Amino acid sequence: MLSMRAPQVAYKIYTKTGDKGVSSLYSGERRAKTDDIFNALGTSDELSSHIGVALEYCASPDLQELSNRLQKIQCILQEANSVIATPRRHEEGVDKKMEFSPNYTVNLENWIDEMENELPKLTSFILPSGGLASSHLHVCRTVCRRAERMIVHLSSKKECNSDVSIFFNRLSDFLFTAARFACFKSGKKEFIYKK
Ligand SMILES: Nc1ncnc2c1ncn2[C@@H]1O[C@H](COP(=O)(O)OP(=O)(O)OP(=O)(O)O)[C@@H](O)[C@H]1O
Repeated sequence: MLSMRAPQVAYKIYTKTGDKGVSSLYSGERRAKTDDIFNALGTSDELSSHIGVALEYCASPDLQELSNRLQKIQCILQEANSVIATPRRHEEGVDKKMEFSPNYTVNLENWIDEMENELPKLTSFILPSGGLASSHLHVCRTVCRRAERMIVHLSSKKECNSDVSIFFNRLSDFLFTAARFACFKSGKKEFIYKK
């Protein structure tokens, strides 16, 4: 039993129920682990894990607020996962907490604007670079975009709330800006594209 459900009682991590390549959605429905929903869930989980690594590189006092925001994003990803694991057509009978607030996206936009106010204007293409914190935030950005592609696919099949795909779209912009911010605050240099 991994991150999807908080344990209520003592439990074993290996229930063995997934050994045949099938697992449970939040709605209780069982599907093959190759299903698009598990691909999206696994990618969102991978993103949160990369954010965990990035956090280790963001330990300086100048990056404290960014760290707090990244931790909040890890919690929001848990909520997004619950929504992804509840395909829309199975929502009847599932409690209201499956809704995903568009305010999470508005918060990201405010955080992006705040960081951009402190950053030098972008005049060329930058390459993933700028120190460990920055480079790893670029890794987070690219994994986020992969998750977004999978969630957009679910939305196009009406299996996922579009507020979730919009959040992932904005999250990649946040992570791009956060990477530049971490580089700037760490006194590092971002490499720019040269022909
Ligand atoms: N390979 C996977 N990739 C993405 N999501 C998964 C994967 N396997 C399971 N999940 C999701 O994560 C939840 C928790 O994972 P868990 O490992 O407990 O599932 P399982 O493989 O079905 O069970 P067990 O490991 O006990 O046999 C599952 O209920 C399912 O929603």
